[in-house]
Amino acid sequence: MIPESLQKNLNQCRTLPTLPNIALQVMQVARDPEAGIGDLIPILSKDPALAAKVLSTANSAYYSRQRPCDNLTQALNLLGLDMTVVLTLSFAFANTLHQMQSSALDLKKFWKRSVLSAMAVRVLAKGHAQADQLFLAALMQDIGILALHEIDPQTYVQEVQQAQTHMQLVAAEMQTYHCDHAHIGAWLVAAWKLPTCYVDWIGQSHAPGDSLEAKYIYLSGALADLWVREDPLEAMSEVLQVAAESLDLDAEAMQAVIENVHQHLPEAAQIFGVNLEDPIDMLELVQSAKDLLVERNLRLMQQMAHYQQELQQLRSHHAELHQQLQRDPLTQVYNRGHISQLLEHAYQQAKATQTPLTLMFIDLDHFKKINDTFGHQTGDEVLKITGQILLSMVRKTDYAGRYGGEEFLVIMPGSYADDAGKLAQRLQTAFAQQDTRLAQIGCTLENQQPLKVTASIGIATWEPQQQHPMTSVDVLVACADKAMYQAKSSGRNCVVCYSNHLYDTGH
Ligand SMILES: Nc1nc2c(ncn2[C@@H]2O[C@H](COP(=O)(O)OP(=O)(O)OP(=O)(O)O)[C@@H](O)[C@H]2O)c(=O)[nH]1
Repeated sequence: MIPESLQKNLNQCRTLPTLPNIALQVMQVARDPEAGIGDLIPILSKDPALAAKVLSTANSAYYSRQRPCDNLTQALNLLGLDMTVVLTLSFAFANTLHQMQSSALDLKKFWKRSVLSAMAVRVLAKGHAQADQLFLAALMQDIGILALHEIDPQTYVQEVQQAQTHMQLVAAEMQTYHCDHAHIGAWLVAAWKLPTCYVDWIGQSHAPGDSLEAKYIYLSGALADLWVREDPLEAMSEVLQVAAESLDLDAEAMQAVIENVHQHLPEAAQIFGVNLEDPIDMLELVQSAKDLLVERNLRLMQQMAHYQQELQQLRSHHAELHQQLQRDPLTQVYNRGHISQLLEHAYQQAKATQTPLTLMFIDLDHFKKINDTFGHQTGDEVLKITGQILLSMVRKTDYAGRYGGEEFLVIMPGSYADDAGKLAQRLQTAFAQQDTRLAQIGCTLENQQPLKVTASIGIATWEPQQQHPMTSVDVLVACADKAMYQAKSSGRNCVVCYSNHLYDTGH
């Protein structure tokens, strides 16, 4: 997780924050399964300042009860072993911080965020079996900032100065060091030999994943930022968002958490020696942030609707383009590329399902003459009408396409030549009836007779157990083509089936 070169610097740095001796002794007691509260008393008694802090914590509103504790034994019994260890380490950690000096890092702000995070996690994780340990983890969650500052002060201070928010700082760290202060903090508490829960929670505090405890730590930091950041409204809307997304806590629940933290500010300030005044009216801030979120959601919904509309337009445009790619622009039937693909597919399907496949090859007669007599535009008009006739007459399961200039194909999956022959005759009738439409655009012969459009049609069928099987699509096309040529040489305007059975249309 931590790059090797950075790891080396950390190992060699002699000025990293350390835990004082007393904290190490307390940790030793905590690790001993036989040890009890009684073993802590002689250790704490050696440090009167620490003992006084533990006593005043036991007497604080957090632990308020009828009679105040007058001595350490009572206090420790009230707090319990875990919390006493946590408090001792917290105060030891505070001492470590107070002894550190930095002209560039705002240590007061750092400590304020730590204490507020710890206070916040205490409310958030109330009732959690490891609530005490979470308190200490929240307090120490940013310790990696101090470590990074120790090993690379100049660059790091620049990063800190440029970042407006905690997560911006994390992003800048990732860019510069390929890890963030949560990873460094986890490494440091592991070096202090603190239990692995601290290593895990602190390490994941910026990307909690599924860890509920890491989510508490992450949210506690965001909550602490309400008192630390210069844009509290923005910070509040981030808190509400993080709370909803990670812990499913709504604005009302967060309002209660903030109120609770707010209530305990004076005594936490006293115990941890830090100024914790409310910079602004926090409760009013929650309301404003809720309004802001509603407004944002509305804007987001509008944006979504807009994107949805754009997506719809893009989809239909795409479908249109797709159609255009498949269609012949003049006749609107499938173009050669696509009809060839469809034919290949239909041929494979026919073979796979052992069902017949019939192909019709249509070639308009004397088309050159139409062009020469009436001009290309009229020729185009005839092709257009031919396309319309094909599209209106072939079944939905059949496909019509333009194979060349005045050549068309109709693919008829599942049909035998007989069915195709009937369709071919109907098509010829329809082609011949083009004359009225052509007369409307002035296409009449010199003797004022209407121009008759006819076609020669060849039909070939692939079918299972054929005597001479058509072994490929190309063979099938060649057979239909051959039949069509036979129709041409038989005088045009007729249909020929490849099996040589001729459908005479009585031209
Ligand atoms: N107007 C127009 N003419 C085209 C188009 N594509 C091909 N042609 C013409 O179609 C004509 C086809 O002529 P031929 O191959 O000799 O066939 P035909 O005149 O129909 O004679 P038969 O097939 O023997 O009945 C040529 O003159 C081509 O220029 C097109 O898109 N529009």
